[in-house]
Amino acid sequence: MLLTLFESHTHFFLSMFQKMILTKIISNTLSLHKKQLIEWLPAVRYFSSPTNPLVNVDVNDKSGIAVVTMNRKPVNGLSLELFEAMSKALDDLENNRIRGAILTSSCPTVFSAGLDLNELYQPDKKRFKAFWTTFQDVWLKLYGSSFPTAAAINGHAPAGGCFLAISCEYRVMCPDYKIGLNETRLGIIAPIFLRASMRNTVSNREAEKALTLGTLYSTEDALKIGLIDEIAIYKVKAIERCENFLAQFNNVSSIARSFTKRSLRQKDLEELENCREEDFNIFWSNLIEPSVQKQIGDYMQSLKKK
Ligand SMILES: CCCCC/C=C\C/C=C\C=C\CC(=O)SCCNC(=O)CCNC(=O)[C@H](O)C(C)(C)COP(=O)(O)OP(=O)(O)OC[C@H]1O[C@@H](n2cnc3c(N)ncnc32)[C@H](O)[C@@H]1OP(=O)(O)O
Repeated sequence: MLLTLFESHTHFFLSMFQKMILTKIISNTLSLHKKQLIEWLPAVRYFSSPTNPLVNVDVNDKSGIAVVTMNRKPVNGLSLELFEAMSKALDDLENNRIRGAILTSSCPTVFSAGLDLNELYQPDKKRFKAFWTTFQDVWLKLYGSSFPTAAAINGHAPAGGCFLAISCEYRVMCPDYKIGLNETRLGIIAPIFLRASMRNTVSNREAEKALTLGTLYSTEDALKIGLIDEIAIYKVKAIERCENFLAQFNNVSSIARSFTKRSLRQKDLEELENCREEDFNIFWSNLIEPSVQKQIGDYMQSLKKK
């Protein structure tokens, strides 16, 4: 951009030859100092985010790593308000050049129970549109973040809970919980961005099996298929392991790392960016089908009876 500006402003005053020489000098100087500039930029901008009761962000001043804790009791049901708080937190993290983020939960046995079923049952179109759009935003920001991400899965992570975890780059889970994308068991078709995150995590064959069967895996089975990367006995240990994973990037150029991540995920991100409205319309028209509504209503009742 600098070079374009320079070129456009010097257009009237310099000969073609002079412009070529000066352009070359600026370009060489920039690339020589790029590394120093980049290493200098992230140095000082860690922040203490204003507390949101639904999402707490705690940045370690020394490591620059943020622990992002979802806090919507009892099960971190993903409501419009929780998505809005996450979307805002992700913006803050991006703008403040943190070194990495760890997503976790304040609920003792649940990472997230997935989408709040109250958002899906007898929905109001205007609210559902805001809900769905914010859901898309959160995925675009989390999956496409410039900083590295990890999930400390300290409890059950069905459906949308699993989706948040697989949008991160690394997963450490505590034993004796369940994780998976059980949408088809609820009569729901997994949206494209959820399928993309799954394919990016496990093999294509495992993704197909997991999504079509709607399997919920135990922690141990999740490790076997690569849905998670490590098991840690407690939440504190899970966070520690995530920190170890993120610390490995201290020796890697942050610009090279984030460009590489972005280029690997670009196709998935563009796929959603290019069809956000269509994605909403497909889900909305399926969601309001009487048979889907009945299935969701019955499922909610079964959870309450339990
Ligand atoms: C054909 C296309 C259709 C279009 C579809 C459109 C959109 C959908 C697209 C994507 C879909 C994503 C899928 C989802 O995320 S849907 C949510 C799926 N979630 C689940 O199946 C998990 C359900 N919950 C559980 O299995 C258990 O609660 C859990 C194992 C997480 C925890 O068990 P625990 O015993 O600790 O707690 P409970 O007593 O079961 O629950 C406490 C309390 O919370 C309520 N609750 C649980 N889950 C949800 C939820 N997802 N949303 C809202 N409320 C939830 C539960 O009912 C209890 O309430 P109460 O009895 O205390 O009132």
